[in-house]
Amino acid sequence: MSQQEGGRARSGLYLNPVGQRRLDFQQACGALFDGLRVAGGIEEAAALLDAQAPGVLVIDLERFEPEIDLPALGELVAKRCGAPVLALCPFTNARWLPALMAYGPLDYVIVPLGLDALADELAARLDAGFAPVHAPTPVEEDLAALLAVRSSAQQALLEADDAIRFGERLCAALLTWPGVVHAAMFQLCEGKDLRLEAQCGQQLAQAGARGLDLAALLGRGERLLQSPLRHAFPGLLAAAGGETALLDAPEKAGEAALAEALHAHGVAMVVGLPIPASGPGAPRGSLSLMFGARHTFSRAQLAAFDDLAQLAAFGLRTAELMRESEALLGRVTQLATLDALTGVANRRHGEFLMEQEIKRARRYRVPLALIAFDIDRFRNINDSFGHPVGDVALRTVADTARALLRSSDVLVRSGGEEFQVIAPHTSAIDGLKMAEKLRAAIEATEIPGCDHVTISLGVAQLGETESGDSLAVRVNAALARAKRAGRNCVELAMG
Ligand SMILES: Nc1nc2c(ncn2[C@@H]2O[C@H](COP(=O)(O)OP(=O)(O)OP(=O)(O)O)[C@@H](O)[C@H]2O)c(=O)[nH]1
Repeated sequence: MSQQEGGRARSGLYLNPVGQRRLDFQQACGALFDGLRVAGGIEEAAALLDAQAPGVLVIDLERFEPEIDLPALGELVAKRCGAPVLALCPFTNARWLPALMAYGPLDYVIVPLGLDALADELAARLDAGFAPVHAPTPVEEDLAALLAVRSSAQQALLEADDAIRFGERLCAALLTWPGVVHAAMFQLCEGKDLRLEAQCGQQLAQAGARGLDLAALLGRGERLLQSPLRHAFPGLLAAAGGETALLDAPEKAGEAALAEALHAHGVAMVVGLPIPASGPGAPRGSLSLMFGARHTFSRAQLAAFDDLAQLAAFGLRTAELMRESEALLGRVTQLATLDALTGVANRRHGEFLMEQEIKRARRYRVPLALIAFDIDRFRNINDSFGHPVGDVALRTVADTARALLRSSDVLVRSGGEEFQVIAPHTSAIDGLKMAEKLRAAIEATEIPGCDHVTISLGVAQLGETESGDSLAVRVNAALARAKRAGRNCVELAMG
């Protein structure tokens, strides 16, 4: 490596597009090198690398545009053929690291960092001869740990019918990542804002450390895209910007109170991982991982983070699909059970409910009444005012009746202009009173477009061993008698 043997000069090449940063670096770190060249662009750096193969290449990613030409930068890493490369990576955009690591080994320092601190980091590496901080492939334990996290995260998918339960299981799985002291999941919800969906923390062993509550730390659990910490806290940054955020020292986020609170909870490092959306566009949310100590991650570890974020996306999408299909099922059930014109139970559903109520009445030995009613001379309304007015009359009658009934009563449209009321816990006498109330209310109700309508009603109480069919026959016979008796009246069914 470039800790030079035989007195050979230890030279460096620094790349950054901003002139002032190049100057600053030269001033702060130039003395660490026996010859430091600087380059403002990727092509220039490539030419210098070809010409003189410096001991160390420093790629400072700060102030590169977000749409940075990663393949071209990667080529610079590839050209090094394993010789020291140090990336200075903004904490808000750690996605660049695994992308560059794909071209060859590199070490990294997370910025912003004061110039003195940066010089210290660099000096330590130069002194150590840029010994690799991690092997290019993870050691066995590393791999075993990653596989364990992954497999328990996959188990969380079994709970993916519900976003919150899934989040809780996933966070518990993430907590098994070596060194993680707190894990959380944020989700973008319908109001297009971010919500803390689940969190899980380890009770820290240090004296004075209390359990960490992220909602308290961020000052809220909802509408987190409006949080004053959205530019500083990695979980919020990742959800808002779609980039991995790697805060390897709480102070680097530039929010003193946040840094203090994190330290107070024994947190030395926070990673925010965007949970990708199914298609293009804003992420679905983010994962937040807090570590008790600072780590330098290998390419495999960074790739494992991405993997977990994909898994979270899959779980959240599954939860969303479940929600959608439940809503659809609810809608289908509604269509299958309700009458489209009046919104009351349709005939088939009414028959089903009647059977249920008969069973209940028998089991608990309570009375059950059935009222059947029919709009008088409804044909005339249709003929005189037209079918649409007839429809309005049907809806108005249904609404008026429904408003009078108890919540335990069921209104059924049993035919064209025929309705039934299934009245649990109701005797024949009470059924008669109820029927009379219905009759009077409908007679008094104004029907838009045709003034008023009246109804005729039959009332029957379920006999001890009587079937639903027999009850219906009796109540309809009573209704027919009410029609014969001159309409707009109530008749009680024979026993
Ligand atoms: N507007 C409208 N009319 C309907 C609907 N369903 C049934 N009808 C009408 O309801 C009327 C029922 O007429 P009939 O069975 O002779 O009874 P009626 O005219 O009410 O006479 P009585 O019941 O003997 O008082 C028919 O004209 C049907 O076309 C509907 O959904 N909308």
